[in-house]
Amino acid sequence: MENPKHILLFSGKRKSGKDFICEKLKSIIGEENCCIVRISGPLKQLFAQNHNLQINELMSDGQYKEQHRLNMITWSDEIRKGDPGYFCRAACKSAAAKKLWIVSDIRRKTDIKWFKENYSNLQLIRISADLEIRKERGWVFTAGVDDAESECDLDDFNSWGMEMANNNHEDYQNAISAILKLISQ
Ligand SMILES: Nc1ncnc2c1ncn2[C@@H]1O[C@H](COP(=O)(O)OP(=O)(O)OP(=O)(O)O)[C@@H](O)[C@H]1O
Repeated sequence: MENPKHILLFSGKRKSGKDFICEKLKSIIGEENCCIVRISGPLKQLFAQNHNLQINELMSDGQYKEQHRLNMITWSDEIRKGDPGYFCRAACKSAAAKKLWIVSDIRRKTDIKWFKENYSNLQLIRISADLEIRKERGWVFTAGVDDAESECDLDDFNSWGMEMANNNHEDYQNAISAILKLISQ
């Protein structure tokens, strides 16, 4: 399969709005040109199979996902210990052949390392939102999740190509414009 021309790697804390921005980008750019790649896709599929759970509920943005998040983190960390690129590789392997991949859930330095080792055309984008805004969007501090490596490993990463706030509609519009400019170059 031919590699995509651009790969956008998105990272951000829970409820910063990563998914929201990725979905909007996809609808603007069009499904014929891009697709969203979720590292959590194969992870959730395998977790659901092994634990006899509903994959659709796990993929959606609701209570069911939150209930199982902690277990999923612990379980997937065990797999990553043996093979840090396991879930990135699985997600890219099943991704559609498009000009642009929008990877919506980069969470670890090992994810970035894996992409850098395997692709050259990467843009690293960090989305942020104020704590109060994240709370309004439903974020509640959860021990074992918000203080885990999956949520904090990239807090001290400082080589983002672009860092964008997403607190309100204006921020969101600015972020989308900046990203579109980035990939038009
Ligand atoms: N700019 C925005 N304007 C309005 N609503 C927003 C905006 N950004 C995000 N939201 C809303 O906030 C909620 C959380 O956003 P989203 O699911 O994209 O966060 P996330 O960073 O992907 O979180 P998680 O890591 O928990 O999956 C969603 O209901 C989304 O619609």
